[in-house]
Amino acid sequence: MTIERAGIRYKFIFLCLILFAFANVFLIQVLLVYESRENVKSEGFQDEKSEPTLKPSSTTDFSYRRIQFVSNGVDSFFKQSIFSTKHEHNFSSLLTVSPVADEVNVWNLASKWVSSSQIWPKEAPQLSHVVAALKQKKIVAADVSTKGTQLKLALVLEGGQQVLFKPKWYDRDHVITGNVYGGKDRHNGEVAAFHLARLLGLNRVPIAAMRKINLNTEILPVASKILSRTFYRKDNTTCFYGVCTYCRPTDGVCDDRRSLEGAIVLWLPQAFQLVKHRHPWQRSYSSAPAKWQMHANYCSLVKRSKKYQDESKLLNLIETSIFDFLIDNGDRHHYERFASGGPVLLIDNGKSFGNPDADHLDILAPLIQCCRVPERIVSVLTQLQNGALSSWLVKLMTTVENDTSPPILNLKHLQALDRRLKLVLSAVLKTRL
Ligand SMILES: Nc1ncnc2c1ncn2[C@@H]1O[C@H](COP(=O)(O)OP(=O)(O)OP(=O)(O)O)[C@@H](O)[C@H]1O
Ligand SMILES: [Mn+2]
Repeated sequence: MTIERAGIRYKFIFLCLILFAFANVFLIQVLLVYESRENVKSEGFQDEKSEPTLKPSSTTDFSYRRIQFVSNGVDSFFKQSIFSTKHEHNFSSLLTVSPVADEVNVWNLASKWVSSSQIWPKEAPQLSHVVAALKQKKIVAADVSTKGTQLKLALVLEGGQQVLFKPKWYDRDHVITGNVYGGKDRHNGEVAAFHLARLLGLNRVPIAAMRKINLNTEILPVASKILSRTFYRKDNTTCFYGVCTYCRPTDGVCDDRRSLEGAIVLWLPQAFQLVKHRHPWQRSYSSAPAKWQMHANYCSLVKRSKKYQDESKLLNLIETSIFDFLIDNGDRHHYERFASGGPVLLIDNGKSFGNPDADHLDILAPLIQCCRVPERIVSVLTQLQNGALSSWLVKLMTTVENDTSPPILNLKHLQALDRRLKLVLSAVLKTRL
């Protein structure tokens, strides 16, 4: 009797355990489905129309095989008429430097360049004067920056110009492994991205320059209380950790006992208010895949939303994905446009040039999944093949950044740019077959 009762009890416990396990699996499934639905909902681009059926297929495969990259084949194909360019791009005109009269205020000059469709004009022979001012003008005020999550300073330069200072975290040869959005900002990436944008005619990147700042003589005397409170000394160096989401007393940036290098980014005129939009190809920032990583016809879902009915907006994101793939920026979770309208602005290129050995092909997802590409960028890229991209970029950078040592990008990153250009053209080719 006792043995029989004990048997029943064990059976009951066993049954309960099985039921409990099933309930858990069910609950996890429900949560996963709910989470993936929430991811899409919160992207803020879907409207009332019912979702098309989403089928997984090869356009969620972002491997080299998917791109079908055949280096020699691509070279010859792009010489054929299908890609012959109607316009010859005159990159050497970007090297022209014309003088600025003494009475001209460079800050006013740069501010007048801004319109709802651009941050600077494609031909800007006076650009190097603005860059020089960013590099040299006296710092008259320094504060923490309340924008974004990464450590940066809000500075005011002589003449009342507001700028951001994104400090150096890594030496040039440091390689960021792991997640494409991992690590801290790469200040040199911010500046290199600006010059790459000049080369590609994407005049929607804030003007950025490299600058070495003496924290003790240039920042502390003009620093706000809230900023100076975050300064400390470590091994005879001066450090600070600022105020921001990821700013911690245990995690600051330090000078090299003389100065701290960083990127100075020119602030856009107050009259041009920014509107932030969630990027439809935003990463999930968790182990769960984002919807665009799971569904082949994700692009059709985006196209059906009111926001992207105007195809130029989608083409803008596709062009942005090419730019981001070249610089290895997998962190464009949001994008901004001027409230007055205009194209996608390429603000925040700090998470770039992290790993020269990696090609994160999924950054090209908008191009691969939508199979569309603006002709202008293809014609520019076609003319920058066979090493021309990196050599023009170096010329552009050194014309205005002649005193930057070490160079803004090391050889491996320059080679990565040329390699990734071929991959972009291969992906473009794929959209035309
Ligand atoms: N040059 C600029 N002119 C005007 N506003 C700017 C400029 N640079 C950045 N901003 C504003 O500040 C915000 C934060 O800047 P940024 O994205 O560079 O910082 P972040 O800390 O890297 O942000 P996140 O953590 O979101 O990636 C931008 O979204 C934009 O609204
Ligand atoms: Mn950022």
